[in-house]
Amino acid sequence: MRVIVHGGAGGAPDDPEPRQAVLDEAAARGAEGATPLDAVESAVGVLESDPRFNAGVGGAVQSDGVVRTDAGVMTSDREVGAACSMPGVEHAASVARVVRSETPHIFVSGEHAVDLAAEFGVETGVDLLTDETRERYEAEDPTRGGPREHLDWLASRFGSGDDQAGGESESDAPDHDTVGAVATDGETFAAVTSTGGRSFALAGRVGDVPQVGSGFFCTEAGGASATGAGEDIARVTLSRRAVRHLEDGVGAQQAADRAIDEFAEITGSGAGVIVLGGEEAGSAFNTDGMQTSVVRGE
Ligand SMILES: NC(=O)C[C@H](N)C(=O)O
Repeated sequence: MRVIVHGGAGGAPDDPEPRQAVLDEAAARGAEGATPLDAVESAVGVLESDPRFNAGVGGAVQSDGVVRTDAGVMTSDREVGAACSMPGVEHAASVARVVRSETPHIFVSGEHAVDLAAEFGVETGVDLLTDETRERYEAEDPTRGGPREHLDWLASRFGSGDDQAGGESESDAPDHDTVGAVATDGETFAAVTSTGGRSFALAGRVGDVPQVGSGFFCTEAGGASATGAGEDIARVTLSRRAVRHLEDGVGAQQAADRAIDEFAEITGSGAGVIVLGGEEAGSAFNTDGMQTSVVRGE
């Protein structure tokens, strides 16, 4: 199994070494998977459980103080599953897999996705807030009002300008650290992305991550997982773009580079993407950092 994982595009992390160790562990765990789908689910599962990353525990807090998780998964037979807006669900990627494998649908949201998770044995009711995310939210003097008050409150807080979105923000809450993985056994591929979204987004906001073609995409040519300013990633369907380059016959590194160049040119925003093709793995980002790990197994 060959596996590439990422730990999100954004500002350069304060603690790159321990983060890299977790990414390496995730890629190694993925490489033990029996299928590419098992590989990406278990690789991302390691990262969802680590509070350093913005997925599962430690995910970004929305304007009402709740962490809601999103994920999407796709295999090279074009089977897709996605789940979003799930409070208390650490392993969003596993719920996306349930949607893909156990339902006739491709996308399930909110309380119904949480119910589906519980029905299929994915743990729910997990406290996804860490002391750090709780304190950071409380320090922002959160509003208790309705959507209009929330919009006023988040106007100066959503989107950390130095991280990725290019906007001015008074907040230094990280928007990065979304996680993703792509794997192949040499014949088929799977791609997955999992996130808590972006800090201080409007309650109920869903970004690119669970949207097929934006946060993730996979065909027989290979797969991609994206990270960064989700609104902008969705505008250009970044993962679909990267896989299109693979389909056109370019290598994975060039496919990643081209997709990020196009993304930057169109949006002026920040993102990263990992790509796995038939021959190689590639990654590109236009933010200050994006950590990856690659295992080239049998
Ligand atoms: N850090 C990220 O990658 C955030 C994610 N793309 C989102 O917008 O939800």
